[in-house]
Amino acid sequence: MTTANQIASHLLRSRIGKICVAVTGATPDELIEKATNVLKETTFLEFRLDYLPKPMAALPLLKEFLAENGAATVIATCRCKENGGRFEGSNTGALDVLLKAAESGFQLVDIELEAIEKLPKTTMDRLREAGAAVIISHHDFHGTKDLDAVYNRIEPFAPDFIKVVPTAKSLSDNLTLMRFLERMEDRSKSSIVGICMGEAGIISRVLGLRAGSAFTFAAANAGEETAPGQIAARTLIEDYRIDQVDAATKVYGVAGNPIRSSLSPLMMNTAFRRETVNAVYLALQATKVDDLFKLVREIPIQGLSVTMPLKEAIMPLLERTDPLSAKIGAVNTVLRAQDGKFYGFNTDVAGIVGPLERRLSLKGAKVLVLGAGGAARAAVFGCRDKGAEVWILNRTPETAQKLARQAGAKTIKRDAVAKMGFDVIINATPVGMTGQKAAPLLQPEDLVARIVFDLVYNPIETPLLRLARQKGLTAISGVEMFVQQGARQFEIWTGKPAPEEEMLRVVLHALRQSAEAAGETAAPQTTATPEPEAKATPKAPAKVAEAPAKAVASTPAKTAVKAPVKAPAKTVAKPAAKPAAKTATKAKPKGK
Ligand SMILES: O=C1C[C@@](O)(C(=O)O)C[C@@H](O)[C@@H]1O
Repeated sequence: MTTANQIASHLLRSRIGKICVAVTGATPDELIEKATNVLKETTFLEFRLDYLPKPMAALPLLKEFLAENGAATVIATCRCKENGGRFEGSNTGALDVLLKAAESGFQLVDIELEAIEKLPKTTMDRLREAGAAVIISHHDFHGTKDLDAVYNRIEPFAPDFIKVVPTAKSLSDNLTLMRFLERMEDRSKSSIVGICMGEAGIISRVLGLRAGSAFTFAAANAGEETAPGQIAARTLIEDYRIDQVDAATKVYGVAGNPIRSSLSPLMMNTAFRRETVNAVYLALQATKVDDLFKLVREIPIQGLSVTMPLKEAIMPLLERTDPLSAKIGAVNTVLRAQDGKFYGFNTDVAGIVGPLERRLSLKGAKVLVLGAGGAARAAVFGCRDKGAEVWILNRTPETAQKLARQAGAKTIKRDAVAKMGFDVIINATPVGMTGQKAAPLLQPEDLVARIVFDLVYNPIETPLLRLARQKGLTAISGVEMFVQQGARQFEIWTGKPAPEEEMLRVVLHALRQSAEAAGETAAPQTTATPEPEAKATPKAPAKVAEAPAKAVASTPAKTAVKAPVKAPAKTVAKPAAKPAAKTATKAKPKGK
């Protein structure tokens, strides 16, 4: 590299940000329009020229755009089909586009290793002479293999940036990538960029920077991803607070499969931000607990929300669990205590029992639980634990009978429901969930109860809740359970009261937005789900479903719940109370 090149490269490195937003368009105008929007928030972009049908023809227009937007730093990428891109032409054709792009003012060009290996030896010099810094990339769409071998193939070209992008098939693949980044950070003359594609690779998109990646990639908007697992720029910045993730940042996550659509990262990152806890919460796509625990031990991860299909399978890996979780046979919360041991809790129970106890005393109450799966188990054991009489109605009676025996509950047939009458009916089946076609277990005339609690939270107002409201019953949305179980997790991990109002607000907003995007009508504001009132005191329990006036009036206003899960005598009492308080991080996010 010449001295002039070195200076240029140095200047460039000081110009680029931590997040490069990949922008696509089916026409040059669309590309420019999207880029103009992105530029309002960040100045480092990648133009995926290979998404344009005629990239060469678009360059005069893009040159004008670059001249008009001097603050922008833009990578030109024109990846051939054979290398995972969309450019229909040859490697030579793609190179011609990149050369022209460099002459048109793009500060960086991205060329695939497979392409440059096939092109003439003069290619690097030609690109540099055209005025651009060079990124040599390697993408593996199938897995994470020998990254050092990839590095060794790229290094002799001495590019400005070496970019290694494998696919995470497991969570452990992220470790392979991050260890590689850490090793190379000091050793390499080129700057290194590393990301794992795929749903399981999300963690690398946030923690890769901390491991030494020069920057990371993000999508301009949700739905405009240029690679599997890519996260929208705004989400990376606002929810994950990627600019503030440093060595002291504690890592938490939600583990399970599927995990992409979980609202937990949004809700929990919001809580961490609100309470200025230096922590980040990630989606961990995992189907095997061994894979999950390898990551948890090595990152290390301080706490987990556990979801399907891992709630039961995770139990043998935990040092201790509280007795209720043990009875239920499932945990949804893991705390890594200061001694490095893992403790399990089930805050699903608190998420069900808490909202109910705000509206009635469960002692002696008659509760009907629909379903006999994981959520039903939490409902049945939770209500029994509070002294309720519980009946179970399930499509498969055998499962209901088994659960009834274990929990000291009874089973009931559909035709006996209306005659019996209940204080509470809890739906713990997926019926009513967006995309679910199964028929309801109860008919409208069976809804003889004071309170109906639907554990389904998407949509916010399920057909069951609508019916309950029409009948003048108190309706509780699953959103309340979702927020409450998360709030209790937050408290277990940090020892601080959870910002429930804020958590509820972002979850409702996200649900309404996705309902709108799907073209559904959002839940009616007046009767169903008022925004949590801004005037409500922060300590008041967060309300989702407005109960009829009478019921609300008789609801005792409680302050934020302090003791999230009942501490079992000899087991969790110590670790839960102590580490939870101790793990409350004092570190403030950078820049505050
Ligand atoms: O190489 C990369 C990284 C990427 O594949 C990603 O995984 O975000 C997205 C591509 O647009 C970019 O060229």
